[in-house]
Amino acid sequence: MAEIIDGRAVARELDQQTQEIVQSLVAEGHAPPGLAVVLVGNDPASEIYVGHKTKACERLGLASFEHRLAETTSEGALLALIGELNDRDEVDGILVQVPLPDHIDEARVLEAIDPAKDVDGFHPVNVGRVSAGTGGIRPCTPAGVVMLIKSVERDIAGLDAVVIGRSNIVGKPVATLLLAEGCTVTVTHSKTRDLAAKCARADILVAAVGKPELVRGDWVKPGAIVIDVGINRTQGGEGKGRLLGDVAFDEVQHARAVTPVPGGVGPMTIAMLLHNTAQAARTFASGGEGGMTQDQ
Ligand SMILES: Nc1nc2c(c(=O)[nH]1)N[C@@H](CN(C=O)c1ccc(C(=O)N[C@@H](CCC(=O)O)C(=O)O)cc1)CN2
Repeated sequence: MAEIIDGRAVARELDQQTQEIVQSLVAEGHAPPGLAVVLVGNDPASEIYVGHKTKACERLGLASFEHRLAETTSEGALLALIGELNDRDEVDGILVQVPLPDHIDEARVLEAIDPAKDVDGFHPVNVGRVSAGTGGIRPCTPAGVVMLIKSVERDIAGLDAVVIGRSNIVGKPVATLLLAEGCTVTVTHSKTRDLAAKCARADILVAAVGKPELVRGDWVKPGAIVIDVGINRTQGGEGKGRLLGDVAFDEVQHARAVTPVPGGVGPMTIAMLLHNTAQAARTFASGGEGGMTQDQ
């Protein structure tokens, strides 16, 4: 049987480190780290995630500033709010929940965030620094993926990693971070030929494609580490939908370790967000330009 990687437990360990940073800042006389969370519109899943982020701030002693804006909010009004948050000293981290409504240019909005407060790690400055290996704030889900892999195998240098999916939020940055760990990385996508055969060569397989149970048992090499980033909601009768990952979990029990859905990668996303915010506050407090080093 494959080891089930308990994302909630690893997230709790990271929360402890975050709490230590928060407590040391407060003991030194600084304000608690502050996270501004911006939600535009009424996407039900986004509303739930934003609520979880605010509650997690309360739990770990961070200050949170929630901004829930109407679906019809103009891009200009959103950019003006980000400008204000960039200027507020009590805000160490800014997060704009995605996806944004179609009339708003997501790239323009994310680029308006001060890179030092970009605790999502989406700003091109952070993407560039992380890619160049010169610091930068690492994006939350990809950093969580790497932490889960390393909870199973500390040194992954030299291993063959295959990433399914090339999104800016998950696939590409996961590949960047695994490359930085010394893995030999293959990024696959909708045009990839013979996907199953490529996956079957992987020591580390990360599925981030959003297709329920795409990855079957014979796509997974015995002894591989399998990380499932997919969160796919099935329609059940009487509102009884359930969550499925991108991996057919029951078929991959010959893997060394596998993440469940739910309870795998998801909890790491929020834990890493708060950690990035505490780190940004620590850097601001030390007179730096904010959150530019990561050390987990
Ligand atoms: N600005 C951002 N927007 C979005 C991000 C992000 O990192 N930054 N990621 C996702 C949504 N997301 C956080 O925002 C997120 C997704 C899933 C989970 C999670 O804990 N999932 C649970 C299942 C919960 C459920 O029932 O839906 C799990 O996998 O165990 C946390 C955060 C897109 N937008």
